[in-house]
Amino acid sequence: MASIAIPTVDLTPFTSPSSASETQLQAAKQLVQACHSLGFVKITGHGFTKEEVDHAFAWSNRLFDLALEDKMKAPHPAGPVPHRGYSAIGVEKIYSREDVGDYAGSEKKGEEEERLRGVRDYKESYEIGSEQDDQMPNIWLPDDVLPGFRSEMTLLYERLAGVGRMVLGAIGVGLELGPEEMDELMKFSSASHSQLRLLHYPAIGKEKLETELLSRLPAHNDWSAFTMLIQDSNGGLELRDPSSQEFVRAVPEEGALILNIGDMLQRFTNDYFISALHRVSVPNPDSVPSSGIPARYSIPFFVNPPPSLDIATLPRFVTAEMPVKYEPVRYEDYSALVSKYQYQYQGGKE
Ligand SMILES: O=C(O)CCC(=O)C(=O)O
Ligand SMILES: [Fe+2]
Repeated sequence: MASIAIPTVDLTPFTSPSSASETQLQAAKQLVQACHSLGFVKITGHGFTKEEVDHAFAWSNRLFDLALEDKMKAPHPAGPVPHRGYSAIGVEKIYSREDVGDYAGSEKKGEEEERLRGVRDYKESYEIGSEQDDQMPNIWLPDDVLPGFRSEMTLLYERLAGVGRMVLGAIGVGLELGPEEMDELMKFSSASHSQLRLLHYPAIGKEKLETELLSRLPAHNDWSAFTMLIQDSNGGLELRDPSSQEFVRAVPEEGALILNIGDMLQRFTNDYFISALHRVSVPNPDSVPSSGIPARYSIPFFVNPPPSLDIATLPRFVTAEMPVKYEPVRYEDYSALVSKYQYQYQGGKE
């Protein structure tokens, strides 16, 4: 599989106080260009330090190292809502909207699901929202199970929400929005409705790879405004290159956060920005050394609008050549519709 040079954009002009607006504009335009051509970009100069990355992964390790019965003291409820708490291995659906989309409503849909049912989800995750989100309150472990986890995750959420606002502002600068348009754009980053996700894809031995059908994360689009991903050095994330339609590797780069555009900014910009399809795949066993594949840890932060926001396309992106493609949609309606593709439903009901 090919690797693609995902552009790296240095946002230092937005994080160091003395930067001239000229240098800000230059960096912001590079950012916008990458969101336009690929929907994926690596950002550096974001201010989230290596120490902070290591600290976040250390907490993620502590969490996933707990015994299953302890992790199950903060269970993600069956079904996609609320999107909070711990999901054990095997809980998420292994097919995505992309897999069944073409067959929705037809008999083929059943067949396709049946085929995919032989595949087993092989990851665990923990979802965290804002402590200020009354609609979707957090589900925490009892404090004695992992003392400090709640306060550390709350700090991490707030820290990444701040980075997200800075990045969104930079996108607005790069698009050269006027003040009112900038206000509209900034609504896409709600301090209390974004989401932090800790992910652990366990190591897989070669024999297991040869004998079982396992899935890490099926191809999907994020339904955020955009997502910022902290990933370890083991790799595994792939995105579909919009020009070749081939999946290509997003090779990890130390210090860089991966930013990918979600459906909300794609709609806002009338497809000027691309919500890129991405996945974490399991390699063909023949290409894997006898030691198998190592564990992967990643931490996506989904920058989301508030649930009540009507997501409408900004008029500047609608022209005679590019008529409006999307009807306005309330964010909570959209996310409810797409998130149902994510979880297995208990008791066979759907
Ligand atoms: O683990 C990764 O690298 C990707 C995570 C992701 O795409 C998601 O959680 O939406
Ligand atoms: Fe994603």
